[in-house]
Parts: sequence; structure tokens; C-alpha cells
Amino acid sequence: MLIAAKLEEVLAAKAVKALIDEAILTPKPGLVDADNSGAHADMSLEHMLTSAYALEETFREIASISYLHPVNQELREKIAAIGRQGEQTMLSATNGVNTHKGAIWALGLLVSAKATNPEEQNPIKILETAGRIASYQDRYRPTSYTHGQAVKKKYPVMGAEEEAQLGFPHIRHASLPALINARTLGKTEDAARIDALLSLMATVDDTCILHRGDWADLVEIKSMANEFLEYGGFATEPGRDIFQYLSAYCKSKRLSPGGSADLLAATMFLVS
Ligand SMILES: CC(C)(COP(=O)(O)OP(=O)(O)OC[C@H]1O[C@@H](n2cnc3c(N)ncnc32)[C@H](O[C@H]2O[C@H](COP(=O)(O)OP(=O)(O)OP(=O)(O)O)[C@@H](O)[C@H]2O)[C@@H]1O)[C@@H](O)C(=O)NCCC(=O)NCCS
Ligand SMILES: Nc1ncnc2[nH]cnc12
Repeated sequence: MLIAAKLEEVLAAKAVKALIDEAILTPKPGLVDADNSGAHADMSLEHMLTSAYALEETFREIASISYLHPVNQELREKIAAIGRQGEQTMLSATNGVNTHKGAIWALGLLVSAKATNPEEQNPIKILETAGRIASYQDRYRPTSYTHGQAVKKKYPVMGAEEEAQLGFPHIRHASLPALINARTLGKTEDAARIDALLSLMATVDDTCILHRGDWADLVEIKSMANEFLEYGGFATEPGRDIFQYLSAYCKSKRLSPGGSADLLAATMFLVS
């Protein structure tokens, strides 16, 4: 078994690598990538990378506090405090740009889950443990109103919180199988990751999309992402065409699938 100090380093490095791999994956519809900033006027690749590196200490602290810790209310509240501090670290590093709030949440929970039982290798079990941790009430949660809360008042959707509490169903049923299938089919790693991202965009009720856009936008984006996958992705001309159309749609309407991007990073953390 890895000793605690080494485990902290390994898990924090893996979480940061997942954030970097997600940021540099190119092309991505509506998201910041190595070519452009997608639907974002205030965010660049530099913001994403600076934020990722700044968060290493946050993930290390989460791993350290979670090491062999029982899954209980105390653990939930300890990592919530570190996660909230991590959000401040992110905002300081990016001059106030919200690059990774959802990713701190998802990856923070996965780092914690893995550290509670370092022997566990099965991604599904790690997701289940993360779901159990997320299901304890966070009694010190600030009362401030978030975009996710505003969206959930308007539409009957699950946001980032429910996604985690249910053990990340979209990772289990969409991105993890999509990534593994694409690798098995011999696709390049970038093509496999793009398939995984689009499998999330085809299914996730992304509160980032619903906050900037509306229900019709979410339906349209899901439908185009589905078509991309059905056409065989970048391997076919109709697949490439629909990807261009989806990217143009997101950019012209300022729509960003930030929640799907976070879940892709979480997927890569599990099966790097
Ligand atoms: C419980 C929390 C998840 C808070 O949840 P809530 O829904 O209240 O909070 P939000 O502020 O809306 O943030 C949730 C972020 O999660 C991502 N996301 C969205 N939809 C989903 C989904 N269906 N499944 C999974 N993840 C999802 C998304 O993050 C990305 O988008 C961010 C930018 O989004 P947004 O704020 O809307 O846009 P801005 O650019 O800021 O504004 P505009 O320009 O549009 O005006 C970006 O950061 C991506 O990461 C959502 O934003 C949880 O966060 C919490 O309580 N944390 C406290 C600490 C804690 O307990 N930690 C424990 C583990 S560390
Ligand atoms: N690549 C990306 N672009 C914009 N928002 C994001 N949130 C997480 N990853 C992102």
C-alpha cells in the first residue's frame, strides 16, 4: 500500500493532470481549448492551466484529511471546508474567473473517496463512495444563491450536487463506457476523449447551458451531440459536419457545457 504522504502526492498530481488534459483537449464545442475560448469571453487556456496548477494543494489536503477516514458527516464537512477554500484559491489564481468550481467538487469527492480506501481500484466503487460522501448534509454551506440553484428553480433538472449524490450516473453510464469503447476500437486517445465528452453533452442536464440559454438550447445541444456519436464521430464526414455546427451553435449563443467538461476530467481521473 502507498504510504499516506506518497498517496497525497499521487492523487493530487492525477487530479491536476485530469484538469490539464481536459483543458488542452482540442477541439471542444463551446469550451476553452488549445485553439480558442469557445463561448467564453473572459476565459483563456492560460486561465484554465493556472487554475489547474493552483488547485494541486487543495487536492493534496483533501487526500490527506481523507486518508483511511471513515465515510461520515465529519469527512463531508472537512472536505467541504477545503473545497470552499479551493474555490477561493481558484478565483485568486484567475483574477476572479470561475474556471473550475464544478471540477473542484467532482474531483475533490473522487480524491477523497479514493483516499478513504486506497486499495480500491474499481472506478464504479470509487464513484459509489464519492456519492455516499456527497450525500451527507453540508451544514456549513453558505446561503449565497448559485447559478445551479437558480436553474433548478426554473427547470426539473439534476445539477452537480445530485449528480454526485447519485454516484455520478453520467460517468457510469455515458462517459466511462464511451471512453473505454473508443479505446477498444483503436481510436486515438484524443478521439476517445472527445467521444466521452460528447456522450456527456448528449445526456447531462448542464446547468451552465441552462443558465446562459434555455430548455430549447439544451435539447438542441443534446440532439447534436447524439448525432455526432451516431455518425461515428470524427471518423465520418457527417460526424465532422455536425461537430462544426454544434461548435458554431454554442459560440454564437454563448453556451458552454462546463458541467460536461468537469465530468470528463473526473472520468479521466478514474481511468487515466
Ligand atoms: C454542491 C455544489 C456542486 C454547488 O452546486 P450548485 O449547483 O449550487 O452550484 P453552481 O455554482 O451552479 O456550480 C456547480 C458547477 O458544477 C458544474 N455543473 C453544472 N451542471 C452540472 C451537472 N449537471 N453535473 C455536474 N456538474 C455540473 C458547473 O461547473 C462548470 O461551470 C463553471 C462555470 O459555471 P457558471 O457558474 O454557471 O458560469 P460562470 O462562468 O461563473 O457565469 P456566467 O459567465 O455564465 O455568468 C465552471 O467553473 C465549471 O467548473 C457548475 O458551475 C458544490 O460546488 C459545493 O457546494 N461546493 C462546496 C464545497 C464542497 O462541499 N466541496 C466538497 C468536495 S471538494
Ligand atoms: N475547458 C473548459 N472551458 C470552459 N469551462 C470549463 N469548465 C471546465 N472546463 C472548462
